[in-house]
Amino acid sequence: MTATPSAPLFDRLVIIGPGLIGSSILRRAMLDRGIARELVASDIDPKVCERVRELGIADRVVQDAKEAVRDADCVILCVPVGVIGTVAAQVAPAMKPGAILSEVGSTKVSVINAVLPALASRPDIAFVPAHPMAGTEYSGPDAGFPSLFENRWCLLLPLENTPPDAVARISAMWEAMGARLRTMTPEHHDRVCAIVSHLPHLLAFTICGTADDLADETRSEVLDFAASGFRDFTRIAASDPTMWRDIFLNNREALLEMLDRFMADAQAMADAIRKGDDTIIVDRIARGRAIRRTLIENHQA
Ligand SMILES: NC(=O)c1ccc[n+]([C@@H]2O[C@H](COP(=O)([O-])OP(=O)(O)OC[C@H]3O[C@@H](n4cnc5c(N)ncnc54)[C@H](O)[C@@H]3O)[C@@H](O)[C@H]2O)c1
Ligand SMILES: O=C(O)C(=O)C[C@]1(C(=O)O)C=C[C@@H](O)C=C1
Repeated sequence: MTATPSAPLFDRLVIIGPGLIGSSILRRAMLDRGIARELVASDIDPKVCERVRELGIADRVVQDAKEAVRDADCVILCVPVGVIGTVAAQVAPAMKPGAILSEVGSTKVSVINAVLPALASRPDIAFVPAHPMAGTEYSGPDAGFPSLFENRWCLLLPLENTPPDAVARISAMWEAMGARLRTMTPEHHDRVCAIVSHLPHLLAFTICGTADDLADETRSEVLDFAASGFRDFTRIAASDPTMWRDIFLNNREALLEMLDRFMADAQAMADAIRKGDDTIIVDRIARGRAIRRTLIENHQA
């Protein structure tokens, strides 16, 4: 007797914005048909729609978002943080009763505040904000890959009125893609991401700019001699300007708080160097090394 395969989690799953994150979801779901019976992709950019068709990573590509979400039981917005509210307002009226709306934005308080008005007249839509803590410095549909979320955290931020069944289905989808789950409040999320993701990117963009200015001023070839330390910064500094502008402006408070703390700590390091206080200097370096070693031991680096 052959086992009957269990029904897919979703009958029709729609990805709006099949860039790095959206196309990684599609690629994984194409390989694991237990996630969705039908995969639909939609993007404001016709070139992206065309490329998704060429790549064959969706069953259907429908450029018009309102048309794309028709009869879907789950819609995931994978667009830049600054337009998630606008796209939610566009698609919510066209979604079927009882459908799930999710998004993968890198900031949460302002994104949730931007989406809620779009759902005010659609209390029958279950909103499940999520954030996979996985990515690369590349963007667009060619950048995605099916294993992107394996062994990576996916943070879930259900609202008080989010139906538990919708949270369970979104959780099952991320688990099927190999992610580990953690639930937290949007405020906590934004502070955590400010320190572990947004500030490091801000520092990387800034240090590359400073080095480049110095090369211009001195007409020297400082960047030619950049060895692996500087190159590690350039990897994340290569990230998409639109995405990171939106993240910085949408997580302004938490990011500025972490930047203030960082500048105070950098000032303390500067003072220690000025005074030749080797205890402080060595302590800071040792803490950095211990953090890296812990990540390596936990297979996170
Ligand atoms: N890149 C990462 O490392 C990463 C990780 C986790 C979460 N995120 C979040 O995921 C989201 C997508 O990031 P990405 O790196 O996949 O971006 P991306 O640039 O690779 O893809 C975004 C896609 O959204 C499309 N788009 C933009 N505006 C649109 C609109 N109004 N309607 C329809 N489509 C629109 C773009 O054309 C593009 O194809 C962002 O909110 C980002 O903050 C990114
Ligand atoms: O690995 C990278 O290049 C990333 O930028 C991924 C990264 C991060 O900072 O860790 C970037 C933004 C996200 O919202 C989540 C993950």
